[in-house]
Amino acid sequence: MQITPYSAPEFDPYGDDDPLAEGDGAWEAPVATRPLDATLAVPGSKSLTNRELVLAALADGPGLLRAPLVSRDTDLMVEGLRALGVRIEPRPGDGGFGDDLLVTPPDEFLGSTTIDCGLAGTVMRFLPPVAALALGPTTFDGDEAARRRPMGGIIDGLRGLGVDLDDDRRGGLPFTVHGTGRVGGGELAIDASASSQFVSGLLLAAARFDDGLVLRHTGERLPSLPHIEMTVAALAARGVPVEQPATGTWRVAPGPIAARDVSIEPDLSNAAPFLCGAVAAGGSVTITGWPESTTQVGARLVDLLPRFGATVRRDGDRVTVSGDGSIRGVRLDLGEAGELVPNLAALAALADEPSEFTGIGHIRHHETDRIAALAAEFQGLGGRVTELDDGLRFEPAPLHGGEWRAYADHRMATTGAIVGLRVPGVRVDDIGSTSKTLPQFPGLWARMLANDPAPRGDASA
Ligand SMILES: O=C(O)C1=C[C@@H](OP(=O)(O)O)[C@@H](O)[C@H](O)C1
Ligand SMILES: C=C(OP(=O)(O)O)C(=O)O
Repeated sequence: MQITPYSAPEFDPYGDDDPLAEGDGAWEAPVATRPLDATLAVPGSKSLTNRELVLAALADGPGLLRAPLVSRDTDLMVEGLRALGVRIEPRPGDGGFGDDLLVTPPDEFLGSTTIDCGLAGTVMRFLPPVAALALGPTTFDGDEAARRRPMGGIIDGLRGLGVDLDDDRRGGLPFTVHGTGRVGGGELAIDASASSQFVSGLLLAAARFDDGLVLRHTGERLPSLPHIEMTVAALAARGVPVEQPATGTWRVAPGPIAARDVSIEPDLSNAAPFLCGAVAAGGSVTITGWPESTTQVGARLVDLLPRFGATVRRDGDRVTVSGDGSIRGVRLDLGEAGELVPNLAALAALADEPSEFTGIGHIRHHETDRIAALAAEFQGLGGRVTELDDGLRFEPAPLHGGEWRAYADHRMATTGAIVGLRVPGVRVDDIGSTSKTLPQFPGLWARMLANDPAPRGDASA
């Protein structure tokens, strides 16, 4: 079998001469000196790309991913699947976002390998069930910060399905899955209150288990429901119905996962910093390629941003957010949209009125403890932001410049950038952390501030 070496296709919509196309290290956040007036396209969704990579690898034939995201999280998923014997080859794409990917499932998955999860929740939660289907042991590890992320739902869940695992650190990375080539499946109860990805990871592979899966969530809260709905929809599109006989229970019958060609939607959560930028700085930002209907939680920005006082206009596949620089306070339960909290927190901290976010205890388990990190970084700039057990409280206070730590968290980095639009002297310590899901962030941010038109090759602009 011929394996074509994978090299990350470059997404460089602005040509070779853009000095800020990718970022590394410390970064002075630029201030908006006039209202924004920008039209931008963002690359593919991380959550959709990594789900479709896994499903394509488990499918009954080769399939193409069009306009997938190319970033650290998706590179890690590609490499992880390759380590298990999946063939993944670039094919010329026409979307202006780099290559498409042709995914050819192996006759049988091969273990006896190691998988680096980096800091990617989708890799550490979606690949162990696939490794359980492989023949031989697969060891999973990742960044230091990844070792702090909860894995109980996957580790205990796979054990509950009869899979043999070693986890010396009891409940987290690193651990080894001793795959035997098959998983019995059947009934399973897990507590997924720490992450919806436990449910998604098990459901994605469930149709390949001998008896399928009846999965029941036992915890009190289940975060990020739209991400589970995304998993259910992705399976349905491949001929795998997921029944939900009761709230918090999913049933998947054993059977084939259909190969298909799939187009990846732009990442609407990665549109958030730009759209929040229009609210923070004033002016307008338009994102092109907005899907008509989607399971992405980022679509909720259309309803969330008006709560802060913004105007949102939708015209075909373009969404425009406008602001006049004033920001209203909000009270929001963001339990379903934890991914959006850091960027929305920038608006709440810059608002003229108090705000409160609740229902987000689980984001303490994201790339970093985002509740603690946001409170600490806003306090460092003079903000009056305090931690709640499951949320954040914001009191109006003038912010000043200073260092903004990203904690290796892409969304912390972009949050610092939003604040910096209004507050001179904000220095993000590690803008390179945006490579987790949006390596082009500094270049796109510069383009937004230059009020330049949409990228070349974006016919819709
Ligand atoms: O399944 C997914 O693609 C994701 C699920 C959510 O995780 P949690 O349920 O851990 O919040 C979300 O925050 C993360 O960014 C992506
Ligand atoms: C929580 C996030 O990522 P992950 O997929 O690593 O959980 C995120 O992108 O906000």
